Amino acid sequence: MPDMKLSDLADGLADMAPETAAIPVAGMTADSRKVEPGFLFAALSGTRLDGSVFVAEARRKGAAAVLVEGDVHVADGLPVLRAADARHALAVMAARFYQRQPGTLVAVTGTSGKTSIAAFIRQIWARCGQAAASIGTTGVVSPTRDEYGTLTTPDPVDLARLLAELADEGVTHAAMEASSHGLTQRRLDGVRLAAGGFSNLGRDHMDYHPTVEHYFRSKMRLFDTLLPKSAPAVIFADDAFSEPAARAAREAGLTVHLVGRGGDLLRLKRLELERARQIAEIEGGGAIHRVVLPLAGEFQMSNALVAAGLAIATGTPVGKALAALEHIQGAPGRLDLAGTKPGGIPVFVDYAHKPEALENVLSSVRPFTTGKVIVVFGCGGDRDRLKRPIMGEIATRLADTVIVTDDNPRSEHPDAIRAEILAAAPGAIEIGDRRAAIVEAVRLAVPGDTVVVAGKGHEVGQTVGETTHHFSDHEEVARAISENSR
Ligand SMILES: CC(=O)N[C@H]1[C@@H](OP(=O)(O)OP(=O)(O)OC[C@H]2O[C@@H](n3ccc(=O)[nH]c3=O)[C@H](O)[C@@H]2O)O[C@H](CO)[C@@H](O)[C@@H]1O[C@H](C)C(=O)N[C@@H](C)C(=O)N[C@H](CCC(=O)O)C(=O)O
Ligand SMILES: Nc1ncnc2c1ncn2[C@@H]1O[C@H](COP(=O)(O)OP(=O)(O)OP(=O)(O)O)[C@@H](O)[C@H]1O
Ligand SMILES: N[C@H](CCC[C@H](N)C(=O)O)C(=O)O
Ligand SMILES: [Mg+2]
Repeated sequence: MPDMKLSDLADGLADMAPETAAIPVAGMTADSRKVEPGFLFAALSGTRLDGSVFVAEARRKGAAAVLVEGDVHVADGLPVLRAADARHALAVMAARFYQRQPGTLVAVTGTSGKTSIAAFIRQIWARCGQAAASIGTTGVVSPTRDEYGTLTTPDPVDLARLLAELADEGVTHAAMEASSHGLTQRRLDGVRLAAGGFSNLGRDHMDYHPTVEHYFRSKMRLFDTLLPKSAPAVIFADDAFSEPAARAAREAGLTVHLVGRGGDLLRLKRLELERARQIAEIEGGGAIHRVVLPLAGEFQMSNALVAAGLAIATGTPVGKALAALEHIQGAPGRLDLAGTKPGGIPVFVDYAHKPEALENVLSSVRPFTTGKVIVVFGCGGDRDRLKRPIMGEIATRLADTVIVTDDNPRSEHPDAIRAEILAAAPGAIEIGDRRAAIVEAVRLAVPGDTVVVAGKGHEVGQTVGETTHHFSDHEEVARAISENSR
């Protein structure tokens, strides 16, 4: 990467002295631990720390300049760039620095369904012959990559670098998840988006957002700030927040397309649910299409419609997009059939770690369960505490047997997390050890029953305190089934 001057990168974003403008930059980061010689260090004020205390460290490591917000004082003699919105400036500068991005980029937001929708759009494009990628909670998938990720929406510098790498690898189409953290923290501000999608809004991240309104407005940054005027916004039509989302998109001058039972671009006319697939009649492009979606759960049809809508809105013919749905694979750990106990008893692994998702997954398995629905779940530590009793109540109402266990306790005491769930889950069984809880759920299940292990989905670690040890619900389900088959 040839060095670029600060004046090229920061034009219109930050104020600086003329001698600072001429400084060449070798890279940039908001983390002093990642500074290399010639880097721009962005000293950002975060949720836990103030980045300006790391300026001295950045300087020692050879930083060429520092980016700050407003009139933040910098004592360490490094050339300074001052931006009104430093996170926005960093994201746009990173995009200018790395330059290339796949030509057709879409982002999807909403409380639930983002990972599934991004994975589905990638698969639709790929089936239509495009070199396609998806970026999100489960990582990065492209024709040449399948990399596990950590954040749903990566840090803006990592994201800009990744998009350039994908473009260099020949990826022309990419779908990414826009989390509310990502949108609030401006992680996507440098991404050149062609279209945006919205799935639904429920309760999530109430430890981060002060109100539901703040959470919703953060999501709407995708529509009112990031997408160019008249770009398509594909909105799921049947959610309580569909109308406010459509209004926000229209007010932002976007072209709104609705999908779902109340859709206009794609209208779901009829749906027949089976255990492992669903058969839909969908009106779109002036015709009725019969589509067999090879996934369980009506919510997956909702996700499939948003995905197909985004593919159509960015140029895929309606018939081809809908035909591609017949070959879709679910994202890992989303109502994922992890095993079948002898007697035909399905055991699903699902990523429901928030109220609406749990409600949704438990309702989804009920139609094909003639016996009991058995659910194993917990709640993560250091996250919204108020969702715990809400999820306890939902599990008790919608499942017949509830086993409350540990998720990722992080810095909290796991007994205390379980107690907060159990307060609203009378009759639930408490088994802290997640492995033992899964074994017990599988042991209890008899033909006609369905087991759902919720909350960790694709995750392959369990974080207790500061330590993350290997733990996979898929592996534990397989082990429990084999133990129970002996
Ligand atoms: C709460 C949150 O979102 N935090 C993210 C945020 O950190 P922050 O700005 O608040 O950081 P901070 O710890 O207060 O530190 C302030 C600044 O000092 C810098 N610093 C810190 C230490 C040091 O030694 N040197 C240094 O320079 C930090 O890099 C930061 O710029 O910005 C960082 C860089 O982008 C992220 O890594 C970090 O994600 C943390 C690890 C995290 O867990 N985030 C989760 C909650 C998250 O973002 N989740 C969403 C949604 C998930 C979903 O629903 O799917 C996601 O998109 O993944
Ligand atoms: N459209 C939907 N409506 C309601 N619940 C859904 C929907 N799609 C998925 N879910 C539930 O939410 C869980 C997570 O789905 P997915 O990973 O696709 O969403 P996400 O928005 O990326 O979530 P996260 O923010 O946790 O990464 C699923 O396992 C399922 O329980
Ligand atoms: N991106 C989400 C994932 C939560 C997954 C769940 N297993 C938990 O640990 O709470 C978060 O970090 O809040
Ligand atoms: Mg996700």
